[in-house]
Amino acid sequence: MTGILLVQLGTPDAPTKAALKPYLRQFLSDPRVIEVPKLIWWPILHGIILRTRPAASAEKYARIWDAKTGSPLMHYTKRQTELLQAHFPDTPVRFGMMIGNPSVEKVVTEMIAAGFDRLIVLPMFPQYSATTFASATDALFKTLLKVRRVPAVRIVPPYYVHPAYLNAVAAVIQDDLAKLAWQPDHLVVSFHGIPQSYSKRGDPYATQVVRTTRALLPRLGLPRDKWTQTYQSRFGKEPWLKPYTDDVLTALAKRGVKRVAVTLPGFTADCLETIDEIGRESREVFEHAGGEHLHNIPCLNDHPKWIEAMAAIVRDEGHGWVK
Ligand SMILES: C=CC1=C(C)c2cc3[nH]c(cc4nc(cc5[nH]c(cc1n2)c(C)c5CCC(=O)O)C(CCC(=O)O)=C4C)c(C)c3C=C
Ligand SMILES: [Fe+2]
Ligand SMILES: [Fe+2]
Repeated sequence: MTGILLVQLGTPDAPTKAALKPYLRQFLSDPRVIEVPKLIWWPILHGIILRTRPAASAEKYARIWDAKTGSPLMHYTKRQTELLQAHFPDTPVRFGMMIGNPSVEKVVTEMIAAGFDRLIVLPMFPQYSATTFASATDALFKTLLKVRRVPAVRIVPPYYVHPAYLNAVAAVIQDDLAKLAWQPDHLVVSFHGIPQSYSKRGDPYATQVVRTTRALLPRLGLPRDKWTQTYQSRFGKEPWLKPYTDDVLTALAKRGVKRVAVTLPGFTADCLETIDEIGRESREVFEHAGGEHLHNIPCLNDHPKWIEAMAAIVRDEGHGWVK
């Protein structure tokens, strides 16, 4: 029996300091995410970061937490799973989280026990970075190391220039801007960053980000001086990929640009980094520098074009395994 498994990053169980501590501990103990040697990193993580960040991050999560549906990342991952299932009536679709619950380990172990002997694994990261994509496959392989009956596995390759993905991103942007009472003077295309040193050591993320942007922009028909591609969510002191989103927003506002829209094609679902970081923190940065309106375009979420795209991407890799 074939199964489809979506692998998403994961989110804390609750927007509280108590729930953030194990979430951040797991996230920031991953050597794919933090490449600092353990002997140096461990005292910093346990002595400083895990004493201060859980409370600060819990406050941010509390702002984006929905009373009914909880974490947006969890909500949209569930929706994507349900909606993708409708495209594959004969192939069960599940999701697992790299950090927190439901863990990849739990879901894959249950799938194997239920008799799945073929898995199509879709990492929910269009651009490959070792910090995300390889961390997702690590979670899978660590689980498979422990089981007796290892299924046949196909891992969907990065889909950063897959036409269905690009068309879905363009459709989300166009549908959303059509609802606005005003039109932006400038489009900021913002991606989560990684440290520059990771790129220098061979992580292909930045190249794939640029290729996504180059393939996306012709679909939107914007002239070259009306958009800028940026990187957000810097963590720690070392330089990350540039230009930083907040620096570009400041420069645009100082240049007299009053209205911007921000699109986030590297995130397949809205989350802390899109709703609170861009929608609140970066908006404040832009307004403080003299800008008037920052519009945060939603992520791919449960847009029908994205669900169709996920189905097309899975079908490409599932040849002979799915109908
Ligand atoms: C989409 C791609 C992502 C990359 C690349 C990425 C790299 C990366 N992230 C951190 C540190 C943190 N990220 C946090 C949240 C977070 N990151 C992504 C995606 C990517 N990260 C998402 C979707 C989310 C949101 C999850 C949610 O629940 O909404 C956090 C936790 C929140 C916080 O305390 O700020 C941290 C920490 C590093 C260090 C890194 C690459 C080295
Ligand atoms: Fe992150
Ligand atoms: Fe962040």
